[in-house]
Amino acid sequence: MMSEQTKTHAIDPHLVERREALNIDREDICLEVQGLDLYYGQSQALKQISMAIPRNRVTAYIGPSGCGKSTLLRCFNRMNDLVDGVRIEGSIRLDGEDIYARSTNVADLRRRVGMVFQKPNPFPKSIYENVAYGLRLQGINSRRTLDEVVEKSLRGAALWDEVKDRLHESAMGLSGGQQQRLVIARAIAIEPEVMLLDEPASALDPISTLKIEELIYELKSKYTIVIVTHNMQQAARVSDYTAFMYLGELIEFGDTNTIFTNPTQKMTEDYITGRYG
Ligand SMILES: Nc1ncnc2c1ncn2[C@@H]1O[C@H](COP(=O)(O)OP(=O)(O)OP(=O)(O)O)[C@@H](O)[C@H]1O
Repeated sequence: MMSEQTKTHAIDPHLVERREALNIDREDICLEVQGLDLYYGQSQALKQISMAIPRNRVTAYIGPSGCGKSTLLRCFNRMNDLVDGVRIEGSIRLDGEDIYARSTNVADLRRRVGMVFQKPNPFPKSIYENVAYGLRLQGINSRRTLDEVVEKSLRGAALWDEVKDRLHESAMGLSGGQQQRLVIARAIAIEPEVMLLDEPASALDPISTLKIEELIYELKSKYTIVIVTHNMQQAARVSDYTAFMYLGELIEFGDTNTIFTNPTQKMTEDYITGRYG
């Protein structure tokens, strides 16, 4: 996987450029990607990605289908480790620590970096047990602790008022939008630092989508949020920073306003003005 050479190489000048372009201090960087290449077998899906993701902000990835957005997102909690034939070179640091180092405990990493997928995936259990799940896995079974965390997490996911009287009913009876907020509550319950959202609203109706977008806005005070979206208006509405990818490369990264109103790359401009994609 990660060679000794890539672990120790000097800071990529592009990374410095990009970090400076964002005008953020080192301590405000949550995730730092450096010279990242990813191959599925012979096919290269990510090419020399370098960028710094700011803490407690929303960073969105946009770009045409197949450009590598989800692949990159899955690198942040090493979900790609589960795919056969994947090879990754380069580095990703979370709070300065290389997440691909041999010493990294992947279960711990996934507790620190939670993930929500496109399709809501509640467990076939009660609403309460869905939220309590991660804590029970950690051996926490105190009713009082669980009650507190379940309520706090459901409030944090803006779902409490809708479900407080049916906590012990099946989560499968919730609407799609409620299920997605439940999945977010399940992620919040284990207090991650980072939340990865892979097209979290694309399977939802407009009202549920709006609720998820409002929620993302509130969550960023506590978490670093990285979102993949096909929906450019959504990226413009919810994110502070936007990264545009094309054919496995990071074409442009900057504050969302600049990317959408005054991009430096013609490809970015063509994409956001709907000329391709
Ligand atoms: N498990 C896999 N095995 C082999 N190739 C894959 C795998 N997952 C993705 N790819 C390939 O990697 C490339 C990037 O795919 P990825 O899903 O990351 O793109 P994306 O930008 O998220 O696309 P979309 O917007 O359609 O979800 C594509 O060419 C895709 O076919």
